[in-house]
Amino acid sequence: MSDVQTCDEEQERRHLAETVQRLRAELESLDGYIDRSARTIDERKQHLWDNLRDMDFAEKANFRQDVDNSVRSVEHAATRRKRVARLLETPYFGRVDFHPDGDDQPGRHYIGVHNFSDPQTQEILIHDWRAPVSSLFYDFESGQAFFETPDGTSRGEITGKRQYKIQGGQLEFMLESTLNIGDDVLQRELSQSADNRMKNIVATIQREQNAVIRNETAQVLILQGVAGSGKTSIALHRVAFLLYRFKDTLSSDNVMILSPNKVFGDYIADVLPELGEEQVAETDFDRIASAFLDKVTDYEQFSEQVGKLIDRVDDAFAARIRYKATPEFVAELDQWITSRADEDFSPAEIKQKYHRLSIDWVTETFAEASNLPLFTRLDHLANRAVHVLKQQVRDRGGKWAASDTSGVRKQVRAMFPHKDAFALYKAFYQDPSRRSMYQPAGRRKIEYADVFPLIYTMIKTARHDNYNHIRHLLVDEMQDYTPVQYAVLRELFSCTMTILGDANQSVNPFSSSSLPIIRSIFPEADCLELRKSYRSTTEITEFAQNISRNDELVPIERHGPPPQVIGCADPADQQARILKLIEQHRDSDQRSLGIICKTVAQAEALHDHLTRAGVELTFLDYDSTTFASGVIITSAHIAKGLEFDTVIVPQADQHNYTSDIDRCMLYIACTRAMHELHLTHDGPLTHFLGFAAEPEADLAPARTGP
Ligand SMILES: Nc1ncnc2c1ncn2[C@@H]1O[C@H](COP(=O)(O)OP(=O)(O)OP(=O)(O)O)[C@@H](O)[C@H]1O
Repeated sequence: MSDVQTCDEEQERRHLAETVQRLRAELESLDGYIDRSARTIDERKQHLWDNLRDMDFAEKANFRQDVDNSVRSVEHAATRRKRVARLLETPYFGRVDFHPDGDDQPGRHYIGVHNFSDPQTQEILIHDWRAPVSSLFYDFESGQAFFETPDGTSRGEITGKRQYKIQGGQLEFMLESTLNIGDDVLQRELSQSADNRMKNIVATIQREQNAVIRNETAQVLILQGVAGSGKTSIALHRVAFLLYRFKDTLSSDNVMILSPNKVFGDYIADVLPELGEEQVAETDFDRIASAFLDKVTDYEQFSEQVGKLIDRVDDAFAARIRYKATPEFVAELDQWITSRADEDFSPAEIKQKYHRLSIDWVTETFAEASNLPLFTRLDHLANRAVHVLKQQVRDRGGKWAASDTSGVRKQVRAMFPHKDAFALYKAFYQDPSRRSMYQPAGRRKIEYADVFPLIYTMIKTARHDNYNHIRHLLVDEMQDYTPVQYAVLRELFSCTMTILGDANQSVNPFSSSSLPIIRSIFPEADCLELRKSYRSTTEITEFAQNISRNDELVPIERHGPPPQVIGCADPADQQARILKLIEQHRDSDQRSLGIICKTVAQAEALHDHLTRAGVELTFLDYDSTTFASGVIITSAHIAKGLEFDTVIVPQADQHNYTSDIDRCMLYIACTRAMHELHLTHDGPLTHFLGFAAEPEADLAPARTGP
């Protein structure tokens, strides 16, 4: 190390020590304030309680207001305390020296997860990574640069840039990063073993990722990214950015994540709190379906549909799914629903208690509410009719009973042949050209492919509560949703959206949406792509590329052992090999191991066997709600979005992995591995791994590939 570097490092250590000291002082001051305020609040509450009887209304109200203000101020201090405590652990991770044009000298800007200013001087000691000036750190190397401020663009020159690894307030290392932004630190981060949950990547966000995070203008932002490109991480950082940037109008209560399942929701749950933001609400399509359909009909779950397709592809079943998975289907259904009012409504005279409302009155009243959804419109007609007739009866001294109201309602409903949205939806298939496209899944049970078309029909024909309070919606795994699901989202959420996914990772080839389809649904959207894959070693990425090639993908250069394809003599041998791999993993430095089977049933059977053999592991199925650390066994579908240090893919044989959907599952399973990948099989190896096979040795003890 040169003298200059040593001297620099000493300076940096001193700077860090000073910063830590100031943070500690602030923490103590906040602790003192919180304690004192809490005592005062208690005393005031006691005083209020003791003197309640002697106080008049205004005094009580003033007193309560005072207490409320103090409570709010303590809450504010507690939030600040949390942030300062977080900064004490790692005050900053980067520094950028920027010399604005026209200034005498450059300013040094340290960048961390939060802002921190000296309470006395108000000097900014640490800039939040989302602050405008911090974009210099992510977007530029040395030389000319600029950033946007509320007063316009600030131009100048970056004269230096550094990255730090600080843990427990101690400097572990620092790097000049003027030339190769983040490469060293990024490599170190990526080669670490996985904690049990997703972590923040704020110190190593890459330029193309930063463009996604900081896009402020898109109403809808579609992010297509290859497996492991950081889509989910970036989308969560984007939410944190938007919460910071629009803090006056957007709070965590106004943001919702639509995630593929509950385990995934739990897996990502730490990221926003780590970034100093509150957790945001989460939902998934199952919950939306349940809210609409639980009182209407039984229905298949998405997992059941995927399960059926994995077991055996029935052509008629696949044709029904395909038909309902196109934008044309949504247009056809929409058009059909819209024309029902004109084609199926037959106005008739309404009679009750010797009073009548003419056909003309009915026609006019129905027409005047043409902006309402169909069933709401019929209700409007019935309400108006009840109102007018009741008035007439009462004017003549008569009495109006509840049975009269229901009599009128019945007559109005009789003017329209479909009793509710479900009946209407089924009527859509009475057209001979569509008859074969509707098939109940059982007695009063509909197929999954009908779930969202039915919900769409319900939304289009009657008023429903929607998510008006949500101002930003994040949709993950976009490729797994059909156009009609997007149509439902459009009706329910009138807010900005970030939609992300990977067309290569669909779990259902019959109903997945390609990027052009999603783009056609959101023509106003900004579309961005992430092509660099960060998760896996180069060897694992290349192996997965051979299963399902994506020419867009650029692997990051990080090396590890080649994936291992292990041929076994029989099922017992295969189980013994898997046990051995688990043992090997236990003795290694790695933390997480995912055993990823093709189906939940296969995972369950292997789980039972491994548990009997004394292995401690967690089985995740569709009902699981929490992600666990250590060894996990699950299916490829559930493992979507998750990652593990090591992955074992059992039963990689030709019998198990044959169809297109199987290829998707195998691809998803392999791309979950960060550092090591092992595949086991007895019987002939699946042809999807043909590139890794050695011709003569199907039952050979162990092979490596590719
Ligand atoms: N800039 C970065 N710095 C450090 N790690 C990164 C960066 N970008 C991505 N990663 C890491 O790459 C891995 C994959 O990220 P993430 O799960 O967000 O990707 P994804 O595109 O959603 O993956 P998939 O679609 O395959 O589930 C994570 O371990 C993440 O921390």
